[in-house]
Amino acid sequence: MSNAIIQIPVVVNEPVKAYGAGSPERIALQAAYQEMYNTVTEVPQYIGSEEVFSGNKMEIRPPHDHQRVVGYYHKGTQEDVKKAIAVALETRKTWAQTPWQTRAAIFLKAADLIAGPYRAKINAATMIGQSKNAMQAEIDSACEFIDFLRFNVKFMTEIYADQPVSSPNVWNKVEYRPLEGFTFAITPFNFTAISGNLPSCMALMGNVVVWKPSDKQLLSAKVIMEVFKEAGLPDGVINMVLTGGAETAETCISHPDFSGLHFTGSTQVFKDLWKKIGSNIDIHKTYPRIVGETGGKDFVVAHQSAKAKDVAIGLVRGAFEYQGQKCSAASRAYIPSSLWGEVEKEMKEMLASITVGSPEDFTNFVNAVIDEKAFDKISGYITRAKEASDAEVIMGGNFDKSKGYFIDPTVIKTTNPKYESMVEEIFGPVLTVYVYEDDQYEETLQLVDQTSDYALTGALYALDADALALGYKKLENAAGNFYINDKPTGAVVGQQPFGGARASGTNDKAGSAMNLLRWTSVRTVKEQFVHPTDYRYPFLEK
Ligand SMILES: NC(=O)C1=CN([C@@H]2O[C@H](COP(=O)(O)OP(=O)(O)OC[C@H]3O[C@@H](n4cnc5c(N)ncnc54)[C@H](O)[C@@H]3O)[C@@H](O)[C@H]2O)C=CC1
Ligand SMILES: N[C@@H](CCC(=O)O)C(=O)O
Repeated sequence: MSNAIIQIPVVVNEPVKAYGAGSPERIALQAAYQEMYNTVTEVPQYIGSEEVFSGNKMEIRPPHDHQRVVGYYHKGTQEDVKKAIAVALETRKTWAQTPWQTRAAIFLKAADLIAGPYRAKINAATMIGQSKNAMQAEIDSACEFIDFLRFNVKFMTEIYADQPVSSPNVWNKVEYRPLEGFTFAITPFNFTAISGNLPSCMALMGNVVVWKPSDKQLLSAKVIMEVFKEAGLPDGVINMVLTGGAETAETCISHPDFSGLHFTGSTQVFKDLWKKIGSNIDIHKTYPRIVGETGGKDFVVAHQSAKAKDVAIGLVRGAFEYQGQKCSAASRAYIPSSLWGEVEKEMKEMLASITVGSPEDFTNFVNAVIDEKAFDKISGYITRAKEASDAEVIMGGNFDKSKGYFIDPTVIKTTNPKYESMVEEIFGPVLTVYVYEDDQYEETLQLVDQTSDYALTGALYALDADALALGYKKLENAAGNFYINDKPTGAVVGQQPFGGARASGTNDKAGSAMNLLRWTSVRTVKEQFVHPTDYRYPFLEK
């Protein structure tokens, strides 16, 4: 490399495009949508330099139009996973030695490709494959993904710049080596940005990766691999396998060179993976790093001093954007009785204006949930609430899977603060409200803290400073991302590092240096310049 202490370009958050009627971005996105919707996309595995079309073809259908086949993915086998591990380990010999500037340039270029020529394509893939409207696709597969790629480069250089002091005659250094062996990324369906970030941030730090995406996200996963290839990522650094989760985990985790798991998905799957890693610990050459961001049961608490309209907007956007399929989605609300009448009225008015349908129609705020299994699970909560003695469905409540997996934004009101939909993650457009007496604010904060096993996001609405201070303190451990007078969703890379504790994950904060540090193994080097001339301490001299 050149003789220079290279500075990276200044990094800022990618501006969100508006997609207003007639705007160039809307025209480009509609064209990309139509092209992808009317083409049959084939998604191969990417193993080393090979695009593996196994011939074992599995259908890809849009959640909002499940009778239409828009593509196939080529399912792989455990032999493919073993091959991916072998290729990754071979590639490590060169990639781990690749200068950081070269690695940075690849991922900065990937960010610029998504911001420019691939923006419409990756957003269209996310809209079709994951049923997101244009705005939800834009903030995810374009902006958040671009931000991850660019900010990770900044965080990497900040980590590398962190060096120890040196006393006279000595030069101390630390170097941030990639982990020895290969790393393993398992990603969820709901965010294209997360599925791109998990493998790429490990690769940026010099690691080689086996990546298993969700089979519900493969249209956009293919675009991610196309972008990485065009950006110059060497073959074999990130190997995408299209195989079953449990078997792939078994193959990777039971390999002696397995060095780290980067997981985002549901809590039970993560707990099972952790156990699997523990039971293989005697064969691993190094203690594997384990990072997992998992489920949530995210709360909104309002104090009587809050503004009803602020709370209502926070609830509607927090609970129903992307059909509530965000780990951060508001799904339980605690509203004081004096405020509830107005909040309810405002919410009813807003929900009356929401339409549910295909993302192809830009006027639809709510689209389909991801698949039939999710549809049946979510609608089960609604059906049970309709029949419960301690809960009622007060808004929405309709669902229909004849064309797509559509569920109306639904609000359940309960008199039981431990009612099932106040406690369990539903991962759909269902919000449950518990109305408390105004003078029970402090007791309600206690309830919020103790109702669920999760601790991912939460929001507190209050204008009274003492009420805010009390909530701030009492809810200290109830959320890894805590919002004051704002909805609990929409964390921005570089601004609100994201993650939760308790059952919600290891809280290693995606979109921060804290996460990247986990993918390094530090070597400390001390170099002595002037050597001692005698082994004896001065005081031993006669
Ligand atoms: N805390 C966070 O930052 C985030 C958490 N999530 C959580 O993810 C979940 C929704 O995503 P899904 O894709 O439905 O989650 P999921 O847990 O069903 O699947 C996630 C990934 O794990 C794989 N998988 C499934 N079973 C497996 C097994 N036995 N062994 C190994 N891998 C397996 C899947 O194929 C997929 O690639 C929700 O619980 C949500 O809260 C989602 C995004 C962000
Ligand atoms: N980071 C996202 C949530 C990620 C997810 O739901 O998967 C947010 O703050 O809303």
